[in-house]
Amino acid sequence: MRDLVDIRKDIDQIDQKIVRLFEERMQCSEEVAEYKKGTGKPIYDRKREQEKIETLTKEVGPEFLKKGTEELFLQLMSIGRRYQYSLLSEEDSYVRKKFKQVDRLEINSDTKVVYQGIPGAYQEQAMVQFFGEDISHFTAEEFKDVVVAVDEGKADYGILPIENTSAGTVSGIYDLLLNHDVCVVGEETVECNHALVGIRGTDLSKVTKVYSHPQGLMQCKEFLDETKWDQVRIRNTAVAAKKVADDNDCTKVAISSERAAKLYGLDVLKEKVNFEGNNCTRFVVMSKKKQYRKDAKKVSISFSLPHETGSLYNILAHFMFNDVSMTNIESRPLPNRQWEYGFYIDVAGNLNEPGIRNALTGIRAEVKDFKILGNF
Ligand SMILES: O=C(O)C(=O)C[C@]1(C(=O)O)C=C[C@@H](O)C=C1
Repeated sequence: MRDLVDIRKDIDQIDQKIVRLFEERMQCSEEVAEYKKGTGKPIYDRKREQEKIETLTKEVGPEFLKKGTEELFLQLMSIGRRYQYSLLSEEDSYVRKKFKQVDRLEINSDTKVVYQGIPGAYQEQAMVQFFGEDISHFTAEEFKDVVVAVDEGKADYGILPIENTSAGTVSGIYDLLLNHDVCVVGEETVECNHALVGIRGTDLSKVTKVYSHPQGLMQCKEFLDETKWDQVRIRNTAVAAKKVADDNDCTKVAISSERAAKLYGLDVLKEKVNFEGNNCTRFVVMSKKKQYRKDAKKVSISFSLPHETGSLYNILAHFMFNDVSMTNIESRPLPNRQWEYGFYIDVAGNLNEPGIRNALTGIRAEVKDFKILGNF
């Protein structure tokens, strides 16, 4: 058996050769970038990459090494691509063309904000936290109406709930952001301490129905599972409180904020019925203007990919190589597109950073339906 020291000497020599060859290969990549810049040919050439993997793996015998060769060359080509993007991206900066950097968001006495629901809704709380008590605003019936009002210029900003610490992503919101010409410019977290509320004199043993938004019902599941009440889904927690007040019926209760209870003259029958102690909802603030604050810290993007081995890995590598850290990822199957998936990703950073721009340029060139949802 050879001594480990000897074997390692061989490995070191081989590695040095690999590094020199790698440098040579990257020089070729640089030339390819020049060529592609001149001809407008896209950097990513999927067919060429597939052919290369096929040719190279054919020359290798054992299955394990075949797989290894494939992995190694996929990586090499992906590094080559990212190098090319970094050489070309500033001149072709999609971000620079699409988004404007601002010192701060324009908020003044003419500014109009829209949120879904009625006074007492958590959305209203988010609005007050972000814009202050005196902001001029109006309400909309559905989440969709909020986005449409912003898209059509009827409001300067709109507020939408996006995720909750105990119930997860609020369904449908990402799709609304994707399908309208709006951009996320801010976010606000609201602590949602749900209370069980009802009219004065409500006896819990006589209650038959509880009203709330589906998220409210979900966030209080543990408490509600102990009861036999019908759980009625309603548009908004504040709408639920108002309904119970309007019906003036002591067999009905609602899950809402204490603030809504107070507003509609209801009693708090039980405080904090949510099962997670720290129940928070994150809201996004969107505007029609494609803008980002120069101190914004989170970039949100979306795109779609086919369900193929390595397709997501390939895309996430753009973040890794540009030292961009990912903070959130959501995926869902795309309607009417079998085996294709939509992804929503948040990363830490600002659109004015070269690493972020490089990563986004590369991703944009290699996915379908790319959209920067915002930087906030
Ligand atoms: O041949 C090209 O067009 C290249 O850009 C080089 C290269 C590679 O590294 O081999 C990189 C990116 C393409 O997707 C295909 C191949």
